[in-house]
Amino acid sequence: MSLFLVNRYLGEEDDGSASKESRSQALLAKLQQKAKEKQKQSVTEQRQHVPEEKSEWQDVTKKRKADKDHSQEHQHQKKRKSEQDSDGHDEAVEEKNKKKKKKKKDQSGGSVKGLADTGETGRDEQKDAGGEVEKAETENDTSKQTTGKTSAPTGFTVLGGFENKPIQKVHRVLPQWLAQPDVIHRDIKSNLVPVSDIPGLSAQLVKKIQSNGIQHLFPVQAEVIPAILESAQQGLLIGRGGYKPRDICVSAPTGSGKTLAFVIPVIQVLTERVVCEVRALAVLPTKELAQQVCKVFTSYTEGTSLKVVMLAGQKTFAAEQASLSEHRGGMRRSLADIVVATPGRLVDHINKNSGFCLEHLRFLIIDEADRMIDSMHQSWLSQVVKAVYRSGSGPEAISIFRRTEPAYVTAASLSPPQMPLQKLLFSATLTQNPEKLQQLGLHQPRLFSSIRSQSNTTPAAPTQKQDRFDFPQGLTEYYVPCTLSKKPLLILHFILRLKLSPILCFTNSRETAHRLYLLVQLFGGVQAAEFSSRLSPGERKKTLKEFEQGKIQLLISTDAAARGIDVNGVKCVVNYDAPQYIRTYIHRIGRTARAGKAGLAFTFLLGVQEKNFLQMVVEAGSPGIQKQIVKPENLKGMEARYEQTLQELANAIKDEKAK
Ligand SMILES: Nc1ncnc2c1ncn2[C@@H]1O[C@H](COP(=O)(O)OP(=O)(O)OP(=O)(O)O)[C@@H](O)[C@H]1O
Repeated sequence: MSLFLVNRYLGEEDDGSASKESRSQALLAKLQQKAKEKQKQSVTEQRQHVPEEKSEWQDVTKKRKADKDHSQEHQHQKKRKSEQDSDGHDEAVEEKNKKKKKKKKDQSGGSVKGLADTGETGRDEQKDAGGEVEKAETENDTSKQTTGKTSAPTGFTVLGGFENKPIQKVHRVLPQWLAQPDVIHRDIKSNLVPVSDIPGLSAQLVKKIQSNGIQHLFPVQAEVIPAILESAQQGLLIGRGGYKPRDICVSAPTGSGKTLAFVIPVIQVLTERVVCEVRALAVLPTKELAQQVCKVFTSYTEGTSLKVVMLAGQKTFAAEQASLSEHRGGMRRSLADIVVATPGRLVDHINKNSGFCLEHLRFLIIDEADRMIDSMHQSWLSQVVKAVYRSGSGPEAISIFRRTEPAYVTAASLSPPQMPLQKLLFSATLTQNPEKLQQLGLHQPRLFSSIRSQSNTTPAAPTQKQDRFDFPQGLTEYYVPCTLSKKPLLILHFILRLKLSPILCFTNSRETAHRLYLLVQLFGGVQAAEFSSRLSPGERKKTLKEFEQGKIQLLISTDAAARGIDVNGVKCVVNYDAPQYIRTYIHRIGRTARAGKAGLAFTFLLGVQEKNFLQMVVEAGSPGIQKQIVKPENLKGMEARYEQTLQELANAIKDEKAK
């Protein structure tokens, strides 16, 4: 029953269902409207063409229908009344109903009589004269029944009518910080900023950056580095003006240099520390990414006293424990300033390693933030926050190091000031869904984004069903229409004929990746490797290194390598299987065209996939995906060998299974 209808924005994932509901409502209304129109039309036609006798019958039938409606309503009222009686409802309403009932009774009395007079003959006549009318009536009745079902009273007094209004689409109204971000230039090449021009950057770090071969910073770095440095202007212990600094969210395309945007300022702030404690924690979704970020931190802390430790299960738990802290003379001593971790291993250390202390944490970096929000069910964030504010509960918590979980700001809560914990979020596909972002408990967040959102008062475009993202400038997207059986031939054609290697090729499952790998191996002439959870972490690391060194022409991977992996020199990405989600697509194709370079992305599409996939890509804000047709005659030369290879593949798979 729709006594109270609260239209609520359900986020992009739920959007579909909400619009589905309103669509079906709209469809129903449309059908009813159509039926009414048909009814009217045929009545008019009958008036014009049917002899007077028939017209009379029509009138009688119309009357009969009206009478039927009245008597239905009458029964309905009666039922409602008895329900009200038993429920002991408001007397005033009851009185009103009685009056209504009386009035209707008067009307229906006459009608019932009229109905009895019409007889069967009339009904037959009506059928002949206006089949259309009957049909329209039936449609109308059916829809009425359906409506009745959804809004049938269940013992409540229904105020107001039953008009079947379509549910209004609820437009997204973003909070100010999401709607009006600090804009980052999209074009990397024409917006480079000399390293020495970055405000607040120490001379020592400028030198370090330059010695690492970087003379200019990318737009995201030029915007975000000064912002983070500014928030720590007063040192580690308090924010600007004694207040907690604002959390920072960054949404910038793949390969735009987000890693250095947090590595550089965090290192600069931490170099001021006196005692070694864990003050920065970077959390990443996979081992490979943790390894990659750890490598960047290590290279920029070289020559300083800062220590970086990785907790990603690469080493044994005991080895990781030993690298985090040591006990001397009954005192715990931290051996890490910066920890780079995956959520699972991090939680293990919080719970099982008494030497792992997060009470001095100043920066919590959440890279691939949208993915990390999705893994929030692991409750890693709440465990980190609990570990950070652990010291605030003890009686000794009276110094500036005192930390209590942020709550209402009162004079008492601000005195003495406490060391802030600042969250730094990074992603190429950061969600704009405030409900999702809320899970992170952000403090007065500030967003840096290369996407200019619509104003917070203007509703999103009616066609916008999902978040829009920014695509790398140097990227050219293609889709290749194909059939399932031609896909392996196409990939061989890309390498052997079009010489597009090195190619990073994505499949939707590790089984497909393995089969394709075996097939390419059996076909011969291509240096191929696979990258999936079939391989051990050590093997995966080795494979990536060889791919980067150019020893592998075709790397066939699952989505294990889709996010964040930075492999230099990938010219071309091929979606052997079309990705199901736009975020997956953006991260996959973002393995090429990095750091302002050019790159190609091809997606093999089956006929049935084309429409939906192209719509998804266009709605996400793609600058344009072009059709690339590979003519069958171009594949002809390879077909015989391919057929033979397929047979060999069947045997190879049998052998594998037997083993
Ligand atoms: N200022 C710079 N000058 C030259 N190269 C840079 C600069 N900043 C970053 N790079 C290089 O650009 C590449 C991409 O950087 P990075 O991995 O940080 O991108 P990202 O934005 O994190 O991408 P993703 O969203 O895919 O994780 C890296 O190889 C990095 O070394």
